[in-house]
Amino acid sequence: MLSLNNIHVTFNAGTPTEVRALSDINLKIADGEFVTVIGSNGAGKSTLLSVVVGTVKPERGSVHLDGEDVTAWSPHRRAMHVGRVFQEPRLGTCSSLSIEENLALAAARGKSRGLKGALGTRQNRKWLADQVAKLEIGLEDRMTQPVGTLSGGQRQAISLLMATLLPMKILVLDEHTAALDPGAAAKVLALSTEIAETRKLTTLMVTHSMRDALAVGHRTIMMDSGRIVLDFTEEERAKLTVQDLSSLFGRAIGKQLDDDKMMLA
Ligand SMILES: Nc1ncnc2c1ncn2[C@@H]1O[C@H](COP(=O)(O)OP(=O)(O)OP(=O)(O)O)[C@@H](O)[C@H]1O
Repeated sequence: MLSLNNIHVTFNAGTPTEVRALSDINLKIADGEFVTVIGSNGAGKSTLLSVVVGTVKPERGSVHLDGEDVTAWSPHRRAMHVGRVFQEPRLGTCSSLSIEENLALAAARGKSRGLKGALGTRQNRKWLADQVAKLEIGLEDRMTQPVGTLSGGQRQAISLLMATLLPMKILVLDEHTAALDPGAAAKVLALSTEIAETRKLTTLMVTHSMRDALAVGHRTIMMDSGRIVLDFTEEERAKLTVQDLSSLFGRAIGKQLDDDKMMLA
């Protein structure tokens, strides 16, 4: 169980540029549950993910993982349990390194051995190629090719594999298909749900697509101005259309949603 309790985050506190990014966030996510997160621009969605990953420390509140208080854990320590994929494929991978070198770095996470150690044996290399083969996008025969030469979708699939390569519990997807063309986005989204399901990962996925927010995973939360304003179970959201979701969101925040991208995506 991932549990966020009474989380408050303010950026630039006490300065003229102070921003309250999260206010009193309480969220419990069961093991293996896949939650989609949608909301207005600047609602605090990415900040919420950063609190889970540990790159943003809340000024108040706590984060618990399986009952253990991990609030003070560094992002490095949390990385043994939490994997994140960003919107921008370049952020998750190193362009000048090959596919297998990128994966070896992910495999070496938290261990003292370096890149050479992780790639060390033929057996290790074979294991990495086997993991790539499971993506079924034909990259297992191109393991020594620099990642910078791959398409955005291929690169994001490698980022996804890197984030989930080692045993871990929580997958955090931050609009990870937004920079891809529609075909690649659909493929990466399908891979994400498949990995989350087979590995029984607790997953948080931020999206700007209401359609994806309703169709993917098990539960949908909507955020506005640093708060969770709506939270739908699988059963509840099964009855909702994109139009319903937009109306309910408008009612909850007291104004009409003006983000056409969210409605149409
Ligand atoms: N490092 C930071 N320093 C100062 N302000 C920040 C920082 N990160 C986020 N903010 C502000 O906090 C608020 C929440 O930002 P956040 O990125 O979490 O929203 P979001 O819902 O992910 O937005 P979007 O959908 O536009 O990406 C915004 O007002 C943003 O400008």
